[in-house]
Amino acid sequence: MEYKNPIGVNIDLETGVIPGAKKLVRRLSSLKGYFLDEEAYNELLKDDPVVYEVYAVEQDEKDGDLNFATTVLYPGKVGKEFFFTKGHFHSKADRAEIYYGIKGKGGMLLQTPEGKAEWIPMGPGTVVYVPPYWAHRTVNTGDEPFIFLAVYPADAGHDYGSIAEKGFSKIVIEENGEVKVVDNPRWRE
Ligand SMILES: O=P(O)(O)OC[C@H]1O[C@H](O)[C@H](O)[C@@H](O)[C@@H]1O
Ligand SMILES: [Fe+2]
Repeated sequence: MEYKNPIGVNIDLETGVIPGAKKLVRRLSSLKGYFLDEEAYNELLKDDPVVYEVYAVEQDEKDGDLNFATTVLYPGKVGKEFFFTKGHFHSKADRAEIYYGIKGKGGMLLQTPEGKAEWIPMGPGTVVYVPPYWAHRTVNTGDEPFIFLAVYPADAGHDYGSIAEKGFSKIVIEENGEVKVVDNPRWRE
């Protein structure tokens, strides 16, 4: 039997960086079609800001193993809609996930394959259990980076397809200075 070596790393709680992790950068241009307000999207695209960064420590896609990753989701809006991560189902749809809030303010949109959505507010110390079969997207509703850790089965995979096409049935917007979770006018099943 060959054993893997254990890993111990310190997350920088101010920046979200995991030393030695694989870094992924998602700019606004990689989120084409995701936001409702196309005019606001195209205007902001001139600067193509970084919307989020992911620092991932991933294993081979084996049953029973675990990955972990931090996400640094920057503050910002496209029109009224707060910056968010793409959001995904797991390719192995029955794989669950745990999120842990580190810094900043935001929340998670979750959704069943039938389109039933839930919103869970998140801040430092919040644990969110993402049950099997639920799609999940995080949203930054604050004015500083929203940083969190996620732990997920190594064989879960990312299925972006249906969210990229249809989005979530709810959107998270700012209206009269308040955070509101409202029906997505473009949602259709
Ligand atoms: O993959 P996205 O929906 O864009 O979300 C960004 C990332 O958020 C978390 O870090 C998850 O653990 C990652 O699996 C995911 O890739
Ligand atoms: Fe996930």
